[in-house]
Amino acid sequence: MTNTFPQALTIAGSDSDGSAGMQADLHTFFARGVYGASVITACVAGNSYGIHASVPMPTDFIDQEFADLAADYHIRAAKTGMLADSELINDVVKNYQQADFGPLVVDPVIMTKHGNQLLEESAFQTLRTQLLPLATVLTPNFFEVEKIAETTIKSDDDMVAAAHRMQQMGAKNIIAKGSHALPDQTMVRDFVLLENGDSFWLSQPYHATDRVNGTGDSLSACITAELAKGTPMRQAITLAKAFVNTAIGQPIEVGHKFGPINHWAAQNRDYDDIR
Ligand SMILES: Nc1ncnc2c1ncn2[C@@H]1O[C@H](COP(=O)(O)OP(=O)(O)OP(=O)(O)O)[C@@H](O)[C@H]1O
Ligand SMILES: Cc1ncc(COP(=O)(O)O)c(N)n1
Repeated sequence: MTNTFPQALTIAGSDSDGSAGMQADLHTFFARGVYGASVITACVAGNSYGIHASVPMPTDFIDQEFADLAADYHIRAAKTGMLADSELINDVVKNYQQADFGPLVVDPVIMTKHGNQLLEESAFQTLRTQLLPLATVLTPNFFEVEKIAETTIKSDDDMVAAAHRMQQMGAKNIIAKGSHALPDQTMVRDFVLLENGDSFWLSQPYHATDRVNGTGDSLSACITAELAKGTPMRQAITLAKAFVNTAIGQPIEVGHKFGPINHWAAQNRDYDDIR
């Protein structure tokens, strides 16, 4: 009875304050009852005030991380986060294609919500042409939807059109995340387009808090964890949105400024109401 416990993989950058990146992914995997493995792509130094330094990992080291996991663990779903530059994206694409790590959730991390660039501008086309077509699920935030679909989002119809455009580029299921910086906002809404053409809007209450570091990481990690357990796609996505909302809604006092969300708040909750 080896290797039967659900195992998920995050391919991402380490964020030293633990609020985002690989650390947020691993908090989420743990909270959803899934074992978490990690391929570290870059190291970021920062705290709740911002990011202050960043170093990419050598690709031969990344190759070794993939090889060691493939030789031993049974990874049932994987996600990508920060990939820093074109060389790293190409290396991760090569390794993922050689491995058998199940569905891939791509969080196209380009810039943090506080304006720190985590992907070199020159790497954007590589992300779009090499990584995006491998995405079982693509989870762009509002800014990334506009950038990837090369459009300006001013209405729900614009968002729907952008999601279809990203599906035409090769991503199978899309969660196009709506804005949460609108005046007098009461709800947050994301548009979901599934592989079979079904689509729907996911809505949850807006929480007025600065403690939202790692929300996108945690959303994509929660989907990955659920897919690793065999949860159907629509349910995995709906549950992940509820998970993140619970974690934002009950903040913990960590750091002075833009703090982390509370992964414990949603730990192992069944969310039977949304199934
Ligand atoms: N203040 C908030 N209240 C409620 N939900 C929120 C809030 N902020 C973000 N969310 C939700 O969190 C999820 C992640 O979206 P977000 O746009 O923050 O991703 P992101 O920018 O990729 O995140 P990050 O880069 O910080 O990890 C979305 O479903 C979004 O609606
Ligand atoms: C290594 C890493 N990956 C992703 C993020 C997302 O950042 P934010 O939550 O601030 O948008 C981050 N801060 N660090």
